[in-house]
Amino acid sequence: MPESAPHWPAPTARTPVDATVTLPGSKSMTNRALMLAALSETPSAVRRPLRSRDTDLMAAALRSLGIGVAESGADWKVAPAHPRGPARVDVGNAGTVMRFLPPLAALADGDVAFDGDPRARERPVGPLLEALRTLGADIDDGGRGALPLTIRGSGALAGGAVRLDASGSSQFVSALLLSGARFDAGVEIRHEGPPVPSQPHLDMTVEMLRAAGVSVDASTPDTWRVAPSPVKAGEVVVEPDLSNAAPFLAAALVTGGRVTVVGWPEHTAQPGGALRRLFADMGGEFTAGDDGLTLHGTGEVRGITADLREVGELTPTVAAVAALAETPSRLTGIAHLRRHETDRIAALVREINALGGDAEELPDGLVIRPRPLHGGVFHSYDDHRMATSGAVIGLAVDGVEVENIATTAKTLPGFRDLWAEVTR
Ligand SMILES: O=C(O)C1=C[C@@H](OP(=O)(O)O)[C@@H](O)[C@H](O)C1
Ligand SMILES: C=C(OP(=O)(O)O)C(=O)O
Repeated sequence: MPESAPHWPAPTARTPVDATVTLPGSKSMTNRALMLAALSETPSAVRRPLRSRDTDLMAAALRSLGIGVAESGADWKVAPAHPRGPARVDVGNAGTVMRFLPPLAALADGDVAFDGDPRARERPVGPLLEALRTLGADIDDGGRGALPLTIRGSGALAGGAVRLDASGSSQFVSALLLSGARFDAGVEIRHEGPPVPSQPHLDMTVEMLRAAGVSVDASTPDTWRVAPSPVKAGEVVVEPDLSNAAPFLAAALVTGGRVTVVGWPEHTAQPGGALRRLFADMGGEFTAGDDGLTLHGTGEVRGITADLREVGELTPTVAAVAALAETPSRLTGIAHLRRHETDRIAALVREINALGGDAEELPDGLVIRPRPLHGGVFHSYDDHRMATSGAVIGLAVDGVEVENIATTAKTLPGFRDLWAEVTR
């Protein structure tokens, strides 16, 4: 079927799935590793990177700034250079490119223009831009506080202390931290406002910076300090993408089958680590072995009451399982998802209800009550995680067709083939 096929008939599982799946690398780790390699003193390598729309956009953006990113087998070799403009950066709809790159662009010699998909112009970046201005950057955003914008780099950034409200996206903080060691005075970030979401992603930033020899103080709540220093990115081996593991583990849960995810890390900063708790609460049983992490479905699929603020990225998959559960679910703490690839709260409610379900929006989440579903089109809103959620529902409901399944290429271009293997 061509990539542009509008509707993808989601396979229905006639029998419980029984599969072992090897997933590509983590988007979040790959794009952090590329950033750190670009800022590093010496050349380095990113091993087993994810190759997808979001990570290819990051690599292309770095190249446009004069940094060498070359393929070497399945790896990327990065030859750092002082970033230079003029350059144009296409962020697509990648939050990581749209937020992580501007601080690096502020260090560039010359202008760096940013734009992306229409949705990227609606996603929040204003607090990050304001913070960069406080730290010395010259930014022309036409007063919009959003894309398109141009950063007029002057070769260096003063840095220092800055306050910002990062309740809209943890990526504002990660962005300043990733480049902060290269600011003249380093950076001290103080968050003021409702809680910052996605704590595991902040932990990932701190861990990867420390592994690159950067001193980060994260000991005070809502405050982070990075001392000015060289970045020494070594070789980073990227973990499998555990957020993309979610729909595959969900396949075992909702069909009462078994799925093993190969190479599940013992320790991980990825939010997907929380799947072991969430999917166990929803009826799955986990075993960890040398071959990876296995979810055994028990035949029972329970609803869940959960604050998903820290792991918002998992919401679409958890909601898909909840739509198939025997008891109600209440998912909260995720108001910021309204500014993700799409308004995920509204989109999930609309699509679950369109299949006959009973879902309701909350200001910061959704409630899903059990009701039998029927077939129909599951719209994906150019959102990779909406598309994979439609696939999960389709396993248990005849006649589900996912619109624009190709949008999974944002983080998992091989989704259809992997799903076919797992569900065959
Ligand atoms: O730093 C990262 O790699 C990410 C942080 C999170 O962003 P938000 O805090 O904006 O939700 C997450 O949802 C996104 O998919 C990836
Ligand atoms: C929110 C997500 O992506 P982004 O990095 O574009 O924010 C996501 O992958 O669920």
